[in-house]
Amino acid sequence: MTQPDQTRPAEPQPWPAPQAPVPVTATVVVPGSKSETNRALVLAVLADGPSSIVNGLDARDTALMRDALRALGATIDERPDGWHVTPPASFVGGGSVACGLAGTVMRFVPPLALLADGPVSFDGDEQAYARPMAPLLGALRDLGADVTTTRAADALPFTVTPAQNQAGGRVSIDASSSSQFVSALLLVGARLRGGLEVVHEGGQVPSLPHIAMTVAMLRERGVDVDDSRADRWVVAEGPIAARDVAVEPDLSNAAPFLAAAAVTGGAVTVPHWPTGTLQPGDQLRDILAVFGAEVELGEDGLTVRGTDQLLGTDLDLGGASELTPVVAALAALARDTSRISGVAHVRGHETDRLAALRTELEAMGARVHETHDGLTIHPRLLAGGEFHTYADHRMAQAGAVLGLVVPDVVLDDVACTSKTMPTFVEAWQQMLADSVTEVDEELATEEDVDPEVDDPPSVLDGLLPVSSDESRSRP
Ligand SMILES: O=C(O)C1=C[C@@H](OP(=O)(O)O)[C@@H](O)[C@H](O)C1
Ligand SMILES: C=C(OP(=O)(O)O)C(=O)O
Repeated sequence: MTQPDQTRPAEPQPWPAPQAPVPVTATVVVPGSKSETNRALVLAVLADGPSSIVNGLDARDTALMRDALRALGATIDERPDGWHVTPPASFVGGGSVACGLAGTVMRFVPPLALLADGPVSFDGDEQAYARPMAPLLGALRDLGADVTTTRAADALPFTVTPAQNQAGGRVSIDASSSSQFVSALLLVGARLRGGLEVVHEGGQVPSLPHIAMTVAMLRERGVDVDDSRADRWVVAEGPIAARDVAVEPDLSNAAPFLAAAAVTGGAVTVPHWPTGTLQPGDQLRDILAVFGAEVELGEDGLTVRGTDQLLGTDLDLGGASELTPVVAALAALARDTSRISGVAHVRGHETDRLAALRTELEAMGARVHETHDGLTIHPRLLAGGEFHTYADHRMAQAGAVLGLVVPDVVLDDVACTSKTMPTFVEAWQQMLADSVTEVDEELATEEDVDPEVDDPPSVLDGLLPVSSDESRSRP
C-alpha cells in the first residue's frame, strides 16, 4: 500500500469532538518534538559527517523539512532504527522547497540557500503567505543574496540567489514577530566565512526558550556561540560536529492531553518527560498548577491531576506562545476571568490565533476581549456548535479540550493536527477508551470486595444521553 504524501495539506476532516464519559485517566505517549527534530535535521546536514536521529517526529512539518534538505543535496535514510543523515558534499541550488505552513521550514531553510551553488525557490500553503518573512529576507539580502518575491509583500513565495562568497558578518533584524528569524540565522552562522553576529532591533523578541534551544544544540555540536548580551548573538566560524541524537517528546503537544485531566478532574501521565529540557512546553507544569491542577514530575513522567477547581489566572505566555490556544480553552472553562498576555506575535502564527480564539470562544458563549498582546477571557456557560480550526493544529487541540466537557462541539477539520501530530485523533480516542477501562476496573475491584453486588456495573451504564440543547462546563 502506498503511504499518503505527508507533505501535502491533509483533506479537511470534520470531527465531532468526543465528550469525556468519565474523568480522563490515562497514560499518553507523545511523539518527538517538532522544534528539536527540525533543528537536529538542519544541524545534521550542516555537520562535518553523518549523524543519526532517533525518535524524530514524523509529521507534516518534519516531512517538509526532510524533503527540503534533500532538495539541497542531503541524503536522509529513514530506517526503523532512526534517520541516518549524510550532509551533501556541497549544497545544490536549482531546486524548489515546499514549506507548507511550517514556520521552521520557511525560516530555517532559506539561510541554507546562502551555501548553495544556485538559486533556491520557496513556496507554501496559501495561508503561509500571510506569515511574517520580511526581517529574514532582509537579513539574507544584507548577507549578499538576491531575494525576489512573486507577490507584492516580502513573503512567500520567494527565490534566494546566493552571492557565492558564503560570507557572514553582522546583520541587524527586527525579530519581534518571530524568534525563528534569529534561530534560522544562528543555525547557519558557523558555516559562513567570518561567522555571524545577529543583533535584534525592535520590540521584545518572543519565544526566547526556542532561541536558547538553538544555542544549546549548536554548543552540543562544538559551535562557539556568545549570547551574553541581550538581543545579540555571535556565532564563530567553525565546523559543526556530527552527533547522534535522541529527540525528546514534544511537550507542547502534550498540552491538550494534560489539559484533559485538568478540565475533567482526572489524571493524565505523559511518560519520558525530561527532567531538564529547553522546550517551552515544560512551562505547562507551572501553567497547569496556577489553573489549580496538581502537577507531579516523577519517575513515571509528568502526571497532572484535575481538582474540583479550575481557577482563572493571569499568564504571560511570551516564552511559550505555542501554548496559547490550549491555555485559552482552559481559561474558557475556568471559574473566573483569565488574562493571557505577551503573545501579540501569535497573530502571525498558523492563523491569527488571537482573532481565531476570540471568534470561536465567543461563538460558544464566552466573553472574550482581544488586547494588544493577548486575550481576556470571561468564562460563561458554553454551548457546542461548529468550531473552526483555521488549518491550525493548535486550534484543533483547543477545540478537542473544549469538546470534552461541552456537548456537540464539532471541529470543521481535525486533519490539520497532522502538522505536528498525525496520530492526534487516535491518541485522543485511546485516552478516552483507557479512561473508561480504568473506571470499569475500579468498579470491578469494588465489586470483588462487596459480595452483595452480583452484576458488575460498567461506567458506560451510567452515561446519560447528552441532548444538543444542554450544556455544561464540567462532566
Ligand atoms: O523555533 C521553533 O521551533 C519555534 C519557535 C516559536 O516561534 P515564534 O517565535 O514565531 O512564536 C514557536 O511558536 C514555534 O512553534 C516553534
Ligand atoms: C507556531 C507554531 O508553529 P510554526 O513552527 O509553524 O511556527 C506552532 O506549532 O504552534
